[in-house]
Amino acid sequence: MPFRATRTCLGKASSNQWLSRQFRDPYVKKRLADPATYRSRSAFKLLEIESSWDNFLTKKDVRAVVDLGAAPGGWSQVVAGKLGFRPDGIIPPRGDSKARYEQWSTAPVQPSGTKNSSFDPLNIDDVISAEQNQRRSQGRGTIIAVDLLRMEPIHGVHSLVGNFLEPETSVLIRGLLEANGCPDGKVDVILSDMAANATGNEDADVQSSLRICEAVLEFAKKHLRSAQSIGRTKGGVLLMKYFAHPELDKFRREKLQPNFQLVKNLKPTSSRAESSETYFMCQGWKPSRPTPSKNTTLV
Ligand SMILES: C[S@@+](CC[C@H](N)C(=O)[O-])C[C@H]1O[C@@H](n2cnc3c(N)ncnc32)[C@H](O)[C@@H]1O
Repeated sequence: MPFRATRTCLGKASSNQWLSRQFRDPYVKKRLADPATYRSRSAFKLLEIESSWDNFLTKKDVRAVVDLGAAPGGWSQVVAGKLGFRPDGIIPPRGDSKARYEQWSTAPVQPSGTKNSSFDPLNIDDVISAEQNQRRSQGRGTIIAVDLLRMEPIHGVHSLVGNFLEPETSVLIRGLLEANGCPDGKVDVILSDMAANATGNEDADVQSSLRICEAVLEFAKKHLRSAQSIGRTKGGVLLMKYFAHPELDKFRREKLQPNFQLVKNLKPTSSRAESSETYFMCQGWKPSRPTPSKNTTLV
């Protein structure tokens, strides 16, 4: 549903300032002009980055994408569109309050006991098989969206509610990949727009950003398809948000650069100038080998 400011949610000077900034913002205007298109202003950042960086989502060989920190879903909508899923055909999630794992598609809900997916970790009965999903969808490939917050469904996107920093979430993502056409658990693109809530304490905020970036890189080590296996030097893409700080520059030099053909720091024009958010654009995954320790005997 499009956002509409009402008198009841306004009133304070700070709200007025926020609203005035919102209404001057060309990307907010763009989104409100066609609210059915994108759920968030962030969608324009991904569109801008994608078109400037080799159209990395549009390549024919892109078969699997993971979107971390996906809610409310603007980036996932962009990815679904690039992979050819139509924006229609959404069915609402079923009202099971215990569910942390949800998967939606245009398929009708299966009656209990007739499901044929092998992956149903929380025993929810609206899971459909990858084969059914593939047959009914208009798009190609597998898209997994992960967030602490529940997201309204998006056609073609499998949505997982969980804290990415908890190891069990990576296990659930792997299970979803395996059950949905990626038996090797590998993906072509990893997106991370995750950010912890700013505390105002720079040290704490930098440490949170670093922790997220390190966790995403660990995930990439296990799940990102290499440029060599894809057969393109720019294949195997990681796009990840971070908060500008020398600690994060060090992370880029020591952890990202050895593992990718190309690593750039990006500040899309659609990202607010006053925000310190920046993105690492990393292309061409070439996992570095760990350097042998002095005690290791080479044979
Ligand atoms: C800027 S928003 C993402 C906007 C999204 N890209 C879009 O286009 O709609 C950042 C998201 O990261 C999520 N997030 C932050 N830390 C997380 C974590 N540890 N695990 C999962 N999601 C997280 C937040 O809940 C929030 O929804």
